Amino acid sequence: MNSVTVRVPAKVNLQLAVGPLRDDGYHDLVNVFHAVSLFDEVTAAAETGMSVRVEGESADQVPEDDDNLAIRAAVALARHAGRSYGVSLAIRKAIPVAGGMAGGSADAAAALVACNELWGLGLPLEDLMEIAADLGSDVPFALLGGTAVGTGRGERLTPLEAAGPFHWVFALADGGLSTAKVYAECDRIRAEEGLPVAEPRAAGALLAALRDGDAKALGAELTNDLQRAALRLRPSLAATLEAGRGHGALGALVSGSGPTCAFLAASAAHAGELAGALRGAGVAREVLTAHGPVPGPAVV
Ligand SMILES: C[C@](O)(CO)[C@H](O)COP(=O)(O)OP(=O)(O)OC[C@H]1O[C@@H](n2ccc(N)nc2=O)[C@H](O)[C@@H]1O
Ligand SMILES: Nc1ncnc2c1ncn2[C@@H]1O[C@H](COP(=O)(O)OP(=O)(O)OP(=O)(O)O)[C@@H](O)[C@H]1O
Repeated sequence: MNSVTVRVPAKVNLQLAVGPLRDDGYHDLVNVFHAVSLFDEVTAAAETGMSVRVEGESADQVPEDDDNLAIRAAVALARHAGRSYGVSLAIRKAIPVAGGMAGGSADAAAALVACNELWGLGLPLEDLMEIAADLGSDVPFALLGGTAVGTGRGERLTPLEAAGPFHWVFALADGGLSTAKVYAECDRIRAEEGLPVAEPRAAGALLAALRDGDAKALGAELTNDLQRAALRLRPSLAATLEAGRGHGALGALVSGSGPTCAFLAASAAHAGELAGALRGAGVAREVLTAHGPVPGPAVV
């Protein structure tokens, strides 16, 4: 086999409950992940060394060296296999970069699946999951897809029953937000308030809405503990969220660490209308529609 192409979806967080800061610099979470139909594509081709090329959405903001998460994934997989494999990776990006939709994590997951195939390793998902958790908190979910709740750093996953499809609108912002800075801002806000930080818990009503495919109930239950921090770092997002609510979104929130804003619509037609209204309001760099849940990485 000379090359393998894998298509991998973005995520939105339906509930992101953030516990107190841990000694290792991470936070315990209850993180309800939901994979949506915005896809990056990663092609792995046989080569002696390791290299990566990136094209598409904001490709100029993605490193084309050993810092690229997809290359780090390939290196980690080769090390796990105990061999000095090479690969040339070509990434076609559609997921916004540093947008809170786990684009880098998706590329890392796709690289694990593609190289496992290209190198004929035949490693089971559970081995790839272990490598994924070392690469980043969002990478295990990017291997799984669908809808799942993550605990610990977000890397310990339990798949959830979700009826769907749910119809989404995403408002992309100019420039990204650093995940670490958003978590740090969340800690700063909490320190200023001086209130005790509760252990995160899954919202029963949200899980029920997912199981029932009830978009209206789901819209009312969407929460993100990082949202206030993202809004402090990017105040213009308040107007974006307000515009979506004003145009009838069932729910509106910042996706993960932002700055992408996510809006839940009642149907595919409603999502189209909402997207048109948000474009007209001029509150986003670009507006996209998508549905979820969708399966995880797939060889195409
Ligand atoms: C915001 C989310 O995207 C929601 O799914 C994730 O929690 C972030 O996942 P990620 O981008 O894979 O993050 P990582 O690469 O693991 O960590 C980046 C930084 O985010 C912060 N971080 C991340 C995950 C977590 N549970 N607690 C944290 O405090 C830490 O400062 C860490 O140094
Ligand atoms: N393959 C990659 N694709 C995108 N960004 C990458 C990649 N490799 C490294 N990066 C770097 O990682 C940073 C975070 O990018 P990413 O798109 O994963 O952010 P994000 O969607 O906010 O992440 P998350 O939702 O997991 O917090 C960017 O600054 C980018 O330069």
